[in-house]
Amino acid sequence: MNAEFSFSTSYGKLRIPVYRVYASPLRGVTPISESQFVRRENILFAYEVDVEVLGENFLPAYTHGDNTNVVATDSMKNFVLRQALAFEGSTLEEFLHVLGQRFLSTYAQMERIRLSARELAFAQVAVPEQGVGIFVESHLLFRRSHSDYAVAMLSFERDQDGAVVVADHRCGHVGMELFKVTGSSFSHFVRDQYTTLPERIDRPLFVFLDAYWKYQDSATLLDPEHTQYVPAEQVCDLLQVVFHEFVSESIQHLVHEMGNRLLARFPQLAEVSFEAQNRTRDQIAASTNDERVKVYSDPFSAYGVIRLTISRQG
Ligand SMILES: O=c1[nH]c(=O)c2[nH]c(=O)[nH]c2[nH]1
Repeated sequence: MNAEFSFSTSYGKLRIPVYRVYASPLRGVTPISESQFVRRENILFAYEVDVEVLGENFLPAYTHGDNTNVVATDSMKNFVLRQALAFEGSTLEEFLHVLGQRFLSTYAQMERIRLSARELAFAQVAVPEQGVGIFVESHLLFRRSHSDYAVAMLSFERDQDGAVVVADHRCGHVGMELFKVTGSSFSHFVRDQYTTLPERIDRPLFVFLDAYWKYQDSATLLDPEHTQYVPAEQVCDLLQVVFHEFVSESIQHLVHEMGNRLLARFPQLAEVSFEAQNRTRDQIAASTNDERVKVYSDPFSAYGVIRLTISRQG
């Protein structure tokens, strides 16, 4: 090997689609006042999983074409799908935990592994209950939704005794697109020769929002009782309630309030973070009869981005 260079490698399989039907329902979560969510049926448990294997043991494959230690990424895909059939848990993070534990205990040459996944979101279709005239959620038919979805990442390594441990984790919900028609402002910002943006005491605030959270202890995240599990549905509902209630001075102000409310509601979380895109539309016309009635259209295609991470001290 060339002594002048150091190497860092990873390899794996991305976007392994997993459609498991009749997984265990998620029960036992603690209700919160901002959300109606209390359980997830998991009749269709659908996710797309990324496997990334890290460590030095695969270097000979790069430097000498020596594949003796290489687990084919095709085998990784099969491994994930087989584990999906055997999976007895009910959350995405539990699924990634089982996968991480099993990968590292099956393949000694894997030093570390990072597993990420995205929800393939499906909603239960509303169908009329026979003869009653009220609608209920179908337990058979699901409609694919291409809007916001849950994500998770868990990484694993071995401790001194060789036991597989969770090294890092991050949960999230991404792709929310929220439009608040009134009750947001952006004013008193720097005005100089580059400023064309008018002061807005009331603007129609349209944000694309990604939210992420970490637990103080990954054991809480993975506790099979789920009493301290933070479902992405509750996080979304809470964020929506904050957006609905809070009259913000900016997106910075809004995400700060969202972060504070999340950390207050869920003491089991250590950190929350946001990426918000400003997609506010330009006002084109306003009614002279009713001051609430206005027309907006697309703005200049560039958009502002606001990021925030809030961590508990100590
Ligand atoms: O909420 C906002 N924050 C900004 O920093 C900003 N900058 C801008 O042009 N519009 C907005 N809106």
